Amino acid sequence: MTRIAFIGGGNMARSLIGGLLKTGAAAANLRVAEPQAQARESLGRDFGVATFVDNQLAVADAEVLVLAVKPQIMPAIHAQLRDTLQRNRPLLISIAAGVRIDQLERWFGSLLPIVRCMPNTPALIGAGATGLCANLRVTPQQREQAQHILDAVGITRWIDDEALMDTVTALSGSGPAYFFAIVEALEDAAVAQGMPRETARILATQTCLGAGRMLVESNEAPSVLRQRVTSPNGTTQAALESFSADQLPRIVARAVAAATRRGEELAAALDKS
Ligand SMILES: NC(=O)C1=CN([C@@H]2O[C@H](COP(=O)(O)OP(=O)(O)OC[C@H]3O[C@@H](n4cnc5c(N)ncnc54)[C@H](O)[C@@H]3O)[C@@H](O)[C@H]2O)C=CC1
Ligand SMILES: O=C(O)[C@@H]1CCC=N1
Repeated sequence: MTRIAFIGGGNMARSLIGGLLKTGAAAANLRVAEPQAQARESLGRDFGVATFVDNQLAVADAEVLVLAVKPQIMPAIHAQLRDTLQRNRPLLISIAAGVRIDQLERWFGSLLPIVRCMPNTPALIGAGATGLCANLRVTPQQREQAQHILDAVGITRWIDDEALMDTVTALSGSGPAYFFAIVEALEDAAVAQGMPRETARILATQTCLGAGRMLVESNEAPSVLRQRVTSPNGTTQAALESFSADQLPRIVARAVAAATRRGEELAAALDKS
């Protein structure tokens, strides 16, 4: 059984730990370093994993190290961990948005096998989507280890060109928030027409679930599913023409470009720090 240490025990680490335990990992093989006492207590209580204040203690004998802290925290932790990692050379998995493999190599050691990945919050319910990208030091067995960890919380796809990892972040990493924003907007639109909020929310939410399940389960293209809802001259056509007049694809493309740029900016800011 692989010994895995997490640096940072927040939302994403909790999702990954929950998924790993559900798919058969032993709690005894998982360690978490987390500075907040309340978060440590709930990790111990909910998952039975060992928790640490000291990052170095948590990683001491880890075969895999998952960096699950905010990008801005990276410079603070590499000084603490560099020596241990240079000595033990575990597989380093980073889920931090924007942070590039060359930065991780510079901070933690150029000889380390590193996988940069980008999961998303539906990982919490086993419905995550993760893109992964490896450096050349990652062995086939380590690739499998990384994929196994992320497969525990949803689907995975390897990304060969690291430049596309910021696109992954802008698409599926941030993506759940886009769908939540659309459900909020649908709910508000129905409320504006006089519908009680609770009814509007449940109808919008179930519609999101139904559409999502059809996308996943029908194996049909989104355009085909869309056309099937759209009766000629019917209500859907009226709404879609309104979307089109407001240039929905352009609005979405601009939002995805903004998220991609922010990923690049997060990394560039770390180059300066
Ligand atoms: N929230 C999301 O939807 C996604 C987040 N990510 C990435 O995952 C990473 C973590 O994000 P979240 O889990 O959402 O954040 P979070 O804030 O819930 O968790 C980060 C944890 O790191 C801990 N921490 C702070 N300083 C530390 C230190 N010096 N050593 C060890 N732990 C420390 C914090 O106390 C906190 O519990 C980020 O880099 C983010 O870009 C990736 C995919 C999706
Ligand atoms: O908003 C963020 O920066 C993180 C990365 C992807 C989702 N949440």
